Amino acid sequence: MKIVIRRKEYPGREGARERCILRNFELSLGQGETCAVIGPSGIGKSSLLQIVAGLDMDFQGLVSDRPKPVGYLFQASRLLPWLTALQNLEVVLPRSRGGAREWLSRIGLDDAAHLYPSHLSVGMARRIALARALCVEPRLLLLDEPFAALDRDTARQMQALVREEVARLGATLLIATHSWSDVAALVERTVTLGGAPAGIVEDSPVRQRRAGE
Ligand SMILES: Nc1ncnc2c1ncn2[C@@H]1O[C@H](COP(=O)(O)OP(=O)(O)OP(=O)(O)O)[C@@H](O)[C@H]1O
Repeated sequence: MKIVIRRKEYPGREGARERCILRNFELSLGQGETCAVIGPSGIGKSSLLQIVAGLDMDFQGLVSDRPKPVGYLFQASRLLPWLTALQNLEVVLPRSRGGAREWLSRIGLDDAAHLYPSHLSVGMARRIALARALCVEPRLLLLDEPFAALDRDTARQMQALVREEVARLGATLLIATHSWSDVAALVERTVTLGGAPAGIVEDSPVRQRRAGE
């Protein structure tokens, strides 16, 4: 997959000039490659993932050879509030394929099957949203701050689940995070965003980065 973003702008508020968020961002990812995009809050990581997913097409540039299907864990969990935890998985996983209950088990939430999102903790909703992204058997997995709301043990379990599924599916993985330690065990490459508008200021294999820390 090739991602080229010459410019990504958002309209300014109340007639103010447009604001350019990302400029001259270029990244090629091979199938099965795992990469983290790291940068501080507000730099443009979520904007980047929305473009990569194909949800935002209002930018100058192109995304080519996007693997399909795409699994996308948004920064906000975005569960459908009128469906239970189980139904939130079934809605992307046809009943004929089964598996929604197994996915609840894998994320340790068997007992939450019939709870609505308003009765779930932030971390529980996060795990269901992660299962929703994984259960479509993605060839491209996009995760936006996936472990931010989880305690350390749960985060480790979810990291193991992501690692296992990405390896099994041969999926390309792109994770947006401000926290390197959250993703260190999952990716072989890191891209650091910097500047305003943001671009890539460092692109390094994980081994080098670890050595340099
Ligand atoms: N729909 C929008 N309209 C206008 N500005 C936006 C919109 N979405 C994001 N922005 C602005 O674009 C910039 C980048 O936002 P984005 O959410 O992509 O950053 P981020 O790196 O993911 O931040 P965080 O880690 O806090 O989520 C911010 O200044 C934000 O205010």
